[in-house]
Amino acid sequence: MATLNPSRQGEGGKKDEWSLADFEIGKLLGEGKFGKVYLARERESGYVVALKTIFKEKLDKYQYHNHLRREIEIQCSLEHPNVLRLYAWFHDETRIFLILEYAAGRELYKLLQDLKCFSEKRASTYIASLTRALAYLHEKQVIHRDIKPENLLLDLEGRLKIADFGWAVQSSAKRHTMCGTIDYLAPEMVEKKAHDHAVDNWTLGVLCYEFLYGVPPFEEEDQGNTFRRIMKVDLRFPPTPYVSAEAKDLISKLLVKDSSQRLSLQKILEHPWIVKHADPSGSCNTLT
Ligand SMILES: CCc1cccc(CC)c1NC(=O)n1cc2c(c1)/C(=N\C(=O)c1ccc(N3CCN(C)CC3)cc1)N=N2
Repeated sequence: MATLNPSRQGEGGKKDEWSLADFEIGKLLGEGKFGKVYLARERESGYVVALKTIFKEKLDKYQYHNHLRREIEIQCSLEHPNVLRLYAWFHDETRIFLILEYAAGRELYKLLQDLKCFSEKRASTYIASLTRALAYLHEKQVIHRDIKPENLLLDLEGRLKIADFGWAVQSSAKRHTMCGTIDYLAPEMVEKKAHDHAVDNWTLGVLCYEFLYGVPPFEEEDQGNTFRRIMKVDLRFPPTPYVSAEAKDLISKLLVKDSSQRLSLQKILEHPWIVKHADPSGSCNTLT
C-alpha cells in the first residue's frame, strides 16, 4: 500500500510544500460550514485521501483562525486507529487545504438515521472504540469537547474514526469556553463552569443513549428545556426490550452531574455491557 509522506522530504531531503497540483480531485464527499471535502488521489504515490477545503474568507467571517490553527496542531500530532489522521496541510490565495485520511465507509450519523437505532453489539463496539480513542486523547492532554454523531466516520471495515477537531483543546488548565451543540453538553459546560476531560466521559453517556434509543437523552423542542433537563440530569429510559439493564447501568454511571464521579474510561472498558457485547476488532459490518 502506498504511503503518503506527510513531510514530503524530496529525494535530496529538500522540504517542499504540497500543492493542489499534487492531487487528482474526485467526488465531493461532504460539505461543512467552512468548505467542502473531496475524495482525492496524490498523483505520485496513488495514495487516496480526503481533501478538506476551507475558504480563508470564511475564517475571517467566523473568526475561526485560532480554532483552525489549534485543530491542525492537535490533529496532526495524533495517531490512533479510531482518530482520523490529518497528514498535512497547505494553502493558496483563497483556500486552506487539509490532507485527511479517507474513511471509505460513511458518516455515522447517516447510518444511525437509516437504522433508527443500533443493536447492543454495534452500540457497545462504537462506545468501546470511542473510549479507547478518548483514553489516547486524554493521555495527550487533549479534550475533544465536540463528540457527536456528525463528527464520527466509519472506514470500509466499519471501524469508527473521530473527525473534526475544531473544538478540541490541549487541556493542562481547566477550560471555560462554551462550545458544541446543546444536547451533548455536560452540566459544567452548560453552567459555563471550569471543565476538564471528564466532559468527554459525560458525552460518551449521551452517545451511548442515542445509539440505543435513536435520540439524545435530554432532547427537547425548546433549548431552555434541554438545558434544564441536563442540569437536573433528568434521565428517562423508555420501556423497550432492546436495551439491557447493563446498558442502562453504564449510561447511569456516565450521566452523573459531579464530573469526578463519572465512570473512568478504563472502568468503561471493563463494564459488563462492553465486555459482553463489544466486538474486540472494533468493526461490526453486520447489517443489523
Ligand atoms: C466538510 C465535511 C465535514 C464537515 C464537518 C465535519 C466533518 C467531519 C465528519 C466533515 N467531514 C470530513 O472532514 N471528512 C473527512 C473525511 C471524510 C469526511 C471521509 N469520508 C466521507 O465523508 C464519506 C462519506 C460518504 C461515503 N459513502 C460511500 C458509500 N456510499 C454508499 C455512501 C457514502 C464515504 C465516505 N473521509 N475522510
